[in-house]
Amino acid sequence: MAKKKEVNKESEKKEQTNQSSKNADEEKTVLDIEDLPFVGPATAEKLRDAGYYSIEAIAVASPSELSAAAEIGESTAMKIISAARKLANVGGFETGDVVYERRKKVGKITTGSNSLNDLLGGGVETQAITELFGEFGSGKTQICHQLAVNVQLPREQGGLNGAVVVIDTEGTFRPERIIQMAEAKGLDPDKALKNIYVAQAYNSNHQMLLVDNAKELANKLKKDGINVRLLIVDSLTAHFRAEYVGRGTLADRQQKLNKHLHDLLRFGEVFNAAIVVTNQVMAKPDQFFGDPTKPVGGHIVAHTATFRIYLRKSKGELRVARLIDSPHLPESEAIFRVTERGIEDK
Ligand SMILES: Nc1ncnc2c1ncn2[C@@H]1O[C@H](COP(=O)(O)OP(=O)(O)OP(=O)(O)O)[C@@H](O)[C@H]1O
Repeated sequence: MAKKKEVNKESEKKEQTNQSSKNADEEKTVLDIEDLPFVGPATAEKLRDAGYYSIEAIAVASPSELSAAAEIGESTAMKIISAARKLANVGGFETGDVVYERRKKVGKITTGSNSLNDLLGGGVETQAITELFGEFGSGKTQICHQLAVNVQLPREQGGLNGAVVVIDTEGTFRPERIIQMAEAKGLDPDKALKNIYVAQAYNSNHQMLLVDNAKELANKLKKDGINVRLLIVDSLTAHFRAEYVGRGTLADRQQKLNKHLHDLLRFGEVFNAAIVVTNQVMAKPDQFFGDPTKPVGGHIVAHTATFRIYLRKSKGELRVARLIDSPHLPESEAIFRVTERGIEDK
């Protein structure tokens, strides 16, 4: 009798283990690069070292790039890439109606300033990258904080009822500032802080990895009915700029930055989230005409970002935002204020 009980217990335990591994499988909506054929732990490590953190990143790589990064033959690299393409469903075509359906879902987050919203065609868009670039103190981080609060507002107040992921590379995230801004908007500051998921990126590779982690987090939150509708990277370029010094490393830096931006854009499309990145300007002493400042990352960031806002300081609290090379909005300027309450109209 006692033995029978034991057997029953044993089979119960087995059942439980089966159940939990089943649950784990069900929960695994984000695949690791190890899930690809020919990618064992050693190859996976080399790929990650080279910045290939996700199946999507491998899917868009060229065989020669991947073969050099993982020290494998080009034919193996090709097999890995084609498996990644199947899993990631990239490189495939979508019919116009599918694109149209996705475009119809584009949401807009208010910046807090009507004139800045108008400049952006109504607010910061989801499924797009908005780049804020400008000099020190021009208001980039302040706008990021304000958007992290505003995205939580109901739609009728210019929000998307959403949660936020912040990738903070320079330790500039200030919960105290969120509290101030949330109170000014009539939000419960505790709840507002609980809706913001912040991670510090210690270097550029870690920063890239955090986009994958953000995907996992967003998938988990989605199951609890919480939608991440904004992802902030403040600053997009600081680590890349510090780590890749000198002309010889420029191509490598641009390649990684390109991959990073595409991962971000993909996040925006998958979760219908707005992507907001900041970029510091770099003085170019050899330039005598025009604006003597240029955003780091050059044309790579310029071509991937959908909206580029150049910010500059004006008198006191006033800031000027200029929309640069937008495909469908006129290049114009907006004036706003940074006050204790946050971003406001002049
Ligand atoms: N609590 C506050 N009340 C009023 N104004 C504030 C407050 N906090 C910050 N500011 C304004 O915002 C400015 C800082 O802007 P911000 O941190 O966004 O700069 P940034 O463009 O991100 O610069 P950096 O490149 O150094 O990160 C301050 O100089 C101040 O004018």
